[in-house]
This record gives sequence, C-alpha cells and structure tokens, in this order.
Amino acid sequence: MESMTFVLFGATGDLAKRKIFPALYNLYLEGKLPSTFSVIGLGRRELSHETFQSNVERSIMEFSRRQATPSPELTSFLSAFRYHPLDVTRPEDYRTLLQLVQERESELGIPDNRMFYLSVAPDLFDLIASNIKASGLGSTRGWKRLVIEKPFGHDLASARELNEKLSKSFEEDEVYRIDHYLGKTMVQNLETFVLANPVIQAVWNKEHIANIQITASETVGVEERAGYYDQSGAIRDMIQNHMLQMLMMTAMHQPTQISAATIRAQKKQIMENLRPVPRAEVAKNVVRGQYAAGSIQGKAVPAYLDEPGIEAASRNDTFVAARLWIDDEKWKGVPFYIRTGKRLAAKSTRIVVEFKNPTEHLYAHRNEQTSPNLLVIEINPNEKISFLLNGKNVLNEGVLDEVRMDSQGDKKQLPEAYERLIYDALQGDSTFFAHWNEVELSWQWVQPILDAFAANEVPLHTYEAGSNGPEASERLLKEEGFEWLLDPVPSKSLQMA
Ligand SMILES: NC(=O)C1=CN([C@@H]2O[C@H](COP(=O)(O)OP(=O)(O)OC[C@H]3O[C@@H](n4cnc5c(N)ncnc54)[C@H](OP(=O)(O)O)[C@@H]3O)[C@@H](O)[C@H]2O)C=CC1
Ligand SMILES: O=C1O[C@H](COP(=O)(O)O)[C@@H](O)[C@H](O)[C@H]1O
Repeated sequence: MESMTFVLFGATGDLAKRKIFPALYNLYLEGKLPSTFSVIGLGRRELSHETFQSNVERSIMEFSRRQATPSPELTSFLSAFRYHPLDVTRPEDYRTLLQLVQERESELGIPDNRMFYLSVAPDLFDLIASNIKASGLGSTRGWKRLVIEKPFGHDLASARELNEKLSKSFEEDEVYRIDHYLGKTMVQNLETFVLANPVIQAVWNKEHIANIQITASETVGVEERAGYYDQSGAIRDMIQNHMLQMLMMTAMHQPTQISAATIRAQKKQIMENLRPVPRAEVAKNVVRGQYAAGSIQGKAVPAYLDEPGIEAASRNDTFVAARLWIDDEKWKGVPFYIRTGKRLAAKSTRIVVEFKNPTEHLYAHRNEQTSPNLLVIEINPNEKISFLLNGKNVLNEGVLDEVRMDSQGDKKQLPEAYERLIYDALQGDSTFFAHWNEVELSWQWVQPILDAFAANEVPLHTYEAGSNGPEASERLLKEEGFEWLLDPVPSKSLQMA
C-alpha cells in the first residue's frame, strides 16, 4: 500500500475516540497500513502533539477490539500522530495545516497522497472541502480522497446541494461516503453468499421467495443525541441509509463479474426499480411509531418525550416499518418488509428470507404440515447464516421438525466495520461506500415519506419500550398473508452443521 497522510478533522471527537483510532491501530497491527504513514489530528482546542498521542493511546486502551498494553509497537504507531489546532471556518488555519502536512511528508520521505477524513458535524462538510481546495491541500501529485460520515443531507434537496458543493473540490471517485452497515461482516458477505453461490442464485427470485424481511431493532433509546435524533427520526437515521443499503445488497442481480463498478451498477438498478410510494399512499405502506415508557431487560426506561433534550410535543418517529416492491423481472410480486426502531425488545439486525412452500400438504395424511424454508442472515450482534429446513425427528416417532443448519464465525477475530472501511478507502476500493447515485435515489424514495410525516398524514403510534413496536406494523404483512419472523431460529432444533 502506498504511503500517505491521514488528515483527521474532528480528531478530538467521540467517533475518532471510539472507532477511528482503534480501527487504525488494529490495521497497523495486521500490517494493513503502509510501512510509513503520517496522521494529523485536527480540532479547535489547543493540544500538544504529546497530549494528542496520549489521548489516542487512551482511546485504543479503552476501545480497541485487541487488548492494547504499552509496547514498542504501540509507541511506534503513536509516533506517526501529530496534532494541529484548526477552526474549519478560518482559511488561514488550512495554510498552516498545509505546512505541517508537507513538513511531515518530507521528514518521512513519503509522497503527497492525502486522505481527508471528516469526522465532524455534516454542516461543515462543504466548507471543509472548499477550504481544502482553496488552501492547496488538495493539489497533490499523488491521490487525494475525502471520507465523510453520515448523514449526507437532511432531505433530497439538501443532499443534492451538498453533493453539488463537494463536487467542486472532489471528483465522485474521490469521495468515500461511509455507511458503517456496509462495513459489517455479514452485509459484505451478502455479495459473495448471494452472488457467488449457484445454489443460492438458483432460488434467489420471485419463483422461490415468498417475502424478505429486513430488521434492525435496537434496545437503546435516543442516548446523548437528542439534538440530532429529534430532527432526524428513524426514517433519516436508519431507513434512508442503512436499511436501503441492506435492501440493495440483498436484492441486487448477479453482474458478469464482481467489481466496485458492477456492484454499484446493480445496486443503482435496484433503486431505480424500487416502486415509489406516492405521498397519498404512504399511510398504507409505512407505519411509524414513538416509544412510550416501558422496561428493557427488567430496567424501567422513560418515554421518548421524557428523554432529556426532546421537545415536549415532538412527533418524531423512533420506529418505522415499510412494505416495498421492486418492479423488475426477478422480484415482481415479492414484498420486502423493512423495520427499524429504538427501545425494542432485542438488539437484532437480520435479514430473513421466507421461501415459498409448495410441499406444505405433502404430509397432510398424517395431519402434519411442512414449514416454509427460511434463510436467516444474522448481522448483529450475532454474525451467522442459518437455514431452517424440514426434517424428521427420529426421537419423536419421526414427526416433522425444523432442522437448522448454521455457520458461525469467531466474532473476536473479525475486524470492525470501521477497520474494513478505512482499509478499503486507503486502497482506493469504493465497493462498500455509498455512491452518490444510491444516496440520491434513496432520498428520492424517502422524500414523500418525509413529506407525509411532516404533514401528519400518517398516524404516529406509540409503543411500549421493550415491545416489538406498534401492532399496526403487523398489518403491512397480514395483507399478503405473512407475519414478522422476529425470532425464527428455534433453539431446540436439531443442528446439522
Ligand atoms: N459518534 C458516533 O458514534 C457517530 C458519529 N457519526 C458522525 O460522525 C461525525 C462526528 O461525530 P462525533 O465524533 O460524534 O462528534 P463530536 O461532537 O464528538 O466531535 C465533533 C468534532 O468536531 C470538531 N469541531 C467542531 N467544530 C469545529 C470547528 N469549527 N473547527 C474544527 N473542528 C471542529 C470538534 O473539535 P473541537 O471541539 O476540538 O473543536 C470535535 O473533534 C458526525 O458527522 C456524526 O454524525 C456517525 C455515526 C456514529
Ligand atoms: O448509524 C446509526 O447506527 C446505530 C446502530 O448501529 P449498529 O451498528 O449498532 O446496528 C444507531 O444506533 C444510530 O442511531 C444510527 O445513527
């Protein structure tokens, strides 16, 4: 990998501490950083290089997935870090930053490959990008890349405006939009599991699949992010990005070969064929909810409206479920259901594929009925794939029973999403970053829902914290004769592998 400078805006912030420094450290231990590299941390506060290095060390001690203890390796890793106080609104601060970046490049004898990572509030993205250009930081003979966090815009118009502004300083292929769900092991695995297995490909279509359910449920509430979340809700926080990205990864068609460009083209096609939900039909296809007080794992928790920092009369959504249709030849007639919410019964991100069941009545003469085959892709907190099949329970007079075949990785050994994504960005591999096309099409799909929510055209159901969300979300599936498969992996079933 080519040597480079990693310029981190927001190096004194929460994300840097919890995710970015630990990710860089683990990449370093695995030999996945260039042999020589420079990291320049930025923030408004005044810090010496030494204090910054100690802060980085503390964050690694606390948050790294590999236990870190003082060692020559850690010392050598930290020696690459420098700090520069910078206010992103002051153009002169970028000029002094450029001097430091160049000094380090010549000290280390490395080319001017520069990665600008914006771990700051999104309203600063365009200003920073234009200052990078104006100051000359972006005029490199090597490569330059811009990594940005979500959210990318607040609605379709603001996302387009932001993209327009960024494109004045960076080309689309230089922009890496992080969606951390695309860094998750099982989401990345979808590409190979679905596209590279002929057995799966053969049944990955409307002939064999009855419905697909994508869930990201959380037990946490709004936490410390009331200011942001009360303006965003589940629709912007999860549906527009993570949930639609998981939908694209699940539904994309097999390209002739796998590359960033072909995967992106397939994902874009899914979004183009995703049936729009006109504003007048939002209430029929989308259910929104807000949590009331309740209890999570035996602990009483307050209602959303009683959380610190939330407006007393807020009509913000903390739960959204929706029914989607992809109008192409592969998926015509197959409903996709998505569902996400805070303060639900379990932390669980999963994709459940329910297959059609033409063998249902095969054992009718014995008053038995087969169950539909299910494929369960667990993404978080477990990472595994299970197949639920019909089997014969030889210990119980051969009656039909569910048989589970599953795979399980050793979670501790797996890199974190941020490790994967930073590594990919350093290599210039944009497969698992959100392309502007995908972001724009996602906002386009979501916009009528935002409008209908804002105009209160969709009922806001309350649900008890610790429940499975509003009962109204059952209706979405009942209309096609299905139900949510919330915990479809039976613990008692026979394990075959
Ligand atoms: N934290 C998380 O878990 C997640 C965060 N994100 C996104 O990551 C980004 C960063 O979030 P997070 O770390 O939580 O935010 P924090 O509020 O913890 O950190 C903000 C950072 O921005 C810096 N900053 C703010 N204003 C300026 C300025 N005018 N000039 C220079 N630096 C400035 C602060 O430095 P200083 O105070 O020293 O000026 C600080 O380092 C956001 O886009 C957020 O949406 C996305 C997913 C998860
Ligand atoms: O991006 C976000 O994701 C988290 C959930 O992420 P996970 O990796 O724990 O599934 C969510 O809590 C947060 O509100 C949202 O901004």
